[in-house]
Amino acid sequence: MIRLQNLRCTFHAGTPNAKTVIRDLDLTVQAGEFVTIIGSNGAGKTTLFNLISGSLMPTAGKVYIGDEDVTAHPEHKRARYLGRIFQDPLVGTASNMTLEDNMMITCKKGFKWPVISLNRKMRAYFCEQLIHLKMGLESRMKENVSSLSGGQRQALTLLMMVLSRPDIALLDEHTAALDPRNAAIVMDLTTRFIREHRLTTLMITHNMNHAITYGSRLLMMDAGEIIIDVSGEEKKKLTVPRLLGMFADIRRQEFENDEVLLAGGRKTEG
Ligand SMILES: Nc1ncnc2c1ncn2[C@@H]1O[C@H](COP(=O)(O)OP(=O)(O)OP(=O)(O)O)[C@@H](O)[C@H]1O
Repeated sequence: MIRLQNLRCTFHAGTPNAKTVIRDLDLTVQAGEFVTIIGSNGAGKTTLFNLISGSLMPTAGKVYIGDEDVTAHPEHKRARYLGRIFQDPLVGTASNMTLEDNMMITCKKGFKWPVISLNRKMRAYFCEQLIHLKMGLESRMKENVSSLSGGQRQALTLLMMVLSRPDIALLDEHTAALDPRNAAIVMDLTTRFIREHRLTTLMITHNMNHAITYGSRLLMMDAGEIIIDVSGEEKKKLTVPRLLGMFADIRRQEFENDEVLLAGGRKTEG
């Protein structure tokens, strides 16, 4: 479970350039939930992930993982529970190392595996795991990762993430740099891994269809706030036009409320 309480992030706080990008945000994500997150550029989605992963400290508020308050925990300490995948397929793996060495390193993360060296048994296990990717990578375990395509690399990154046995997966537009065919393959793998490993998942995407199709809950962020939070039957009925309509309604209402407020002052005077 992830719980964010009154979370705020202001860059350059206390200076004339102060910019609040996360605004007193409250969010609880239950264990095993798969949440998709959409929102315009600059809405605060990646900043939210940075606050959860600990690569950024909040200006105010708390971050809980399970029942533990991890707000003050540095990123490496939270990495024990978290797996994060970025848009760039080059980020999640070490280019100049072999597939098997990359996989071995990830198994050592958090010391959750009993083995410390790459032995025959581990090679056989990695081979078996790679076969499941259905990309022929099992015959390339001694090649450097730099020889893989973007889609193959992102699939390997996903596999490595689950090998590190996280409770939580943070997926930051992890298919955005792939062509449609590879994006579909990686999304298939993603949903399979989430299901098989019961991962609590947050997935940022700019693909509205993906946000609607995948996951059990959808959040829309705007200007550092969660403005739409839909799950269950309501999410199943969502369509892109309906979602866009909801966004327009919310922002129009707020705009009208502001106008009413401002006009209200003038009216009472008049
Ligand atoms: N280190 C920083 N210093 C100052 N401003 C920052 C910093 N990091 C992010 N921002 C600003 O915070 C806002 C939110 O950025 P963020 O990357 O979280 O948005 P996003 O929703 O992920 O956008 P996108 O969809 O474009 O990736 C943006 O206006 C960005 O310029």
